[in-house]
Amino acid sequence: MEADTAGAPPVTLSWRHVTVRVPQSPGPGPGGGPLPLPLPLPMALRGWVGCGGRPGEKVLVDDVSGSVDGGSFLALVGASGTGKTTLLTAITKRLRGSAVTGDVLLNGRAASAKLLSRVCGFVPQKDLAVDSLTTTEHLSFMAAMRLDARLPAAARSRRIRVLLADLGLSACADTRLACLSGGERRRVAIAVQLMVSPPVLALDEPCTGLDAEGSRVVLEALRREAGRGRAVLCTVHQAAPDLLRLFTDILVLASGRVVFHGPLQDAQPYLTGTRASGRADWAPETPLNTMLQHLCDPAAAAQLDTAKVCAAFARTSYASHLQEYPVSEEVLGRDPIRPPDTKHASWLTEVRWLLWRESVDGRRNKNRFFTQLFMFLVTATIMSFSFMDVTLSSLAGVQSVRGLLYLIVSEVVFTHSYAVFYTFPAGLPVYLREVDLYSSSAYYATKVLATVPRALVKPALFVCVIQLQVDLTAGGGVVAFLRLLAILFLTALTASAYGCMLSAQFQDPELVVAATMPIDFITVLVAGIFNTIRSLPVYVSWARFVSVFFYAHELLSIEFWRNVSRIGAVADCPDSQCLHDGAAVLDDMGFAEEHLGRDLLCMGSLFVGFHAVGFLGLFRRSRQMSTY
Ligand SMILES: Nc1ncnc2c1ncn2[C@@H]1O[C@H](COP(=O)(O)OP(=O)(O)OP(=O)(O)O)[C@@H](O)[C@H]1O
Repeated sequence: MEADTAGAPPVTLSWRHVTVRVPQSPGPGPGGGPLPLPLPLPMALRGWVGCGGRPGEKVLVDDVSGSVDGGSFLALVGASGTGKTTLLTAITKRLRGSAVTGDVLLNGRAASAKLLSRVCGFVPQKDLAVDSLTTTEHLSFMAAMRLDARLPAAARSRRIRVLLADLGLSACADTRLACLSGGERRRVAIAVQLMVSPPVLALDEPCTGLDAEGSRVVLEALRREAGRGRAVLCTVHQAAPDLLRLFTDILVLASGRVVFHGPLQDAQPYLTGTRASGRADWAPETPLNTMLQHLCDPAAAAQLDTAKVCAAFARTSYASHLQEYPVSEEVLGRDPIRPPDTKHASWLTEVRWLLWRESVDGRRNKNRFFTQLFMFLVTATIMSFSFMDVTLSSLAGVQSVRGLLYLIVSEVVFTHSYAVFYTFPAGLPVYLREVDLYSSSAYYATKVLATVPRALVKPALFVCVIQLQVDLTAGGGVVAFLRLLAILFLTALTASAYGCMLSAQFQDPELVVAATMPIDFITVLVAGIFNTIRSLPVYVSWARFVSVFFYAHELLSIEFWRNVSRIGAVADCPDSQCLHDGAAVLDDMGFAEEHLGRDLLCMGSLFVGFHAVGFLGLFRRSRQMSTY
């Protein structure tokens, strides 16, 4: 790939006095442990009801300053849990939900989170993507979202091919992400970031889970990127000596503080000379790698007198340089770093690409859909056989048809609402990772549009199977059947909207199910099957106005019973209790034919209202949660 930072102003990313604090719950035990709960509440609910203990404060990164220039390759090294990831996400302004203080500067000027998101590529430790896509499909999606919308499709494809070749991924261009090796996946994630030629590239543990060869390929690729003028920085847990040599600079952290930050070749003499490693017995020629291994060992790191060692570093010329250099004339004299002048894809293009990805994923996982459909049709078959001998010549027959109509409604509502309960919790990690790539509304709209084919196909097949045994139109013919289908289509869409609304509020699908139980209970209760609507007490009956079950049940009942002009001779009932026609049945249930328009309007309003609340839930989440 050509040196694509050529011509761009030289870049220096610096951070000064960065401190990260998080609220902390004291552990269990005397003096502040969580309240013992009598009930086994899920963890997320414990947090909600405030049973997690009183919050204190924990300092994860403590007054850290540093910098990395274009052309440099900086390693952030330290024991596990020492704050490397926290520091990396804080200085790239991707950390949310924590109190971060201190400055982040680009060429000596304060850098906003928005600017950093445009000019600093970030590769998180955990790869998250739609795994059923191939490497090329994934990169094509990313190119459509990240590259200038004015770039012709051919130029986009060329850019993808160059990236694949440059990162040694050409051989797996058509391999699904799920089948790639760990190293290949890391390189795909790097390719996504390099696509827009960011002047700064930050990576969290790019070698995690890779063998020595895999790590070498990844780190060599990153070193090449630094050679092209980018400022590259990455956290490294442990690197073999030959890999460590690929870095130009190093920042050693212990307990969230700086043990050393400077050129790689100065690290060995500094650490042995000042005994900053905490070991007095090391000879001057002790290899850097041995010392780093010691410092990265959690047990040894715990023994380190961090306060002393870090205070000693703060007095060095390295530390003074880190304070002065970012605001020196040399750095301030450079041109400011500006976001690239790219035209973002339009909202419709975002939706089109998101739908494309959704459909590719759907096609590759079609077994899931067909299994669900098969189960649904089995239910329809059992239902149709159970009601096949029903005739409207007795009270029992009337009761059976009422039961059948209600069962159809509940099956459609439950199936379509439960089908999307996992939609948002399952998609949330990828969505949060991509939150800057497309708008929340485009993402939400895609998820809604994806429910449409299911809402059309499933109820249609369902009632077709039942219709083979029981006439659901009461002799109304084709038109009545199409009206019935339309009602069920609207019901399925509104039930999906209800499911989306709940699904978008919670991160944990268990909580979605827990929340739906009381809501389903009350909305089923007021649907007019267990009680006549008129007999419901006022403090419960209001719930029917937000009940999909109620509207769908009334609509379906109206459609069926209004075609019944006469119910067969009823010898077994006193005249006052007889139901002579469909209108009498509707009246008996508390339904009325003139409610048809109102019910359709209310169901449409519920569809809109549920989705509005669902979208707000998703939007809130995208603003509150860290996106790395
Ligand atoms: N939101 C949080 N609340 C409380 N503690 C946190 C939070 N985030 C991180 N920590 C703690 O802060 C410390 C630093 O975490 P961090 O992920 O930065 O470490 P790390 O050096 O990157 O570790 P590793 O090498 O294992 O990835 C850890 O002890 C972690 O448990």
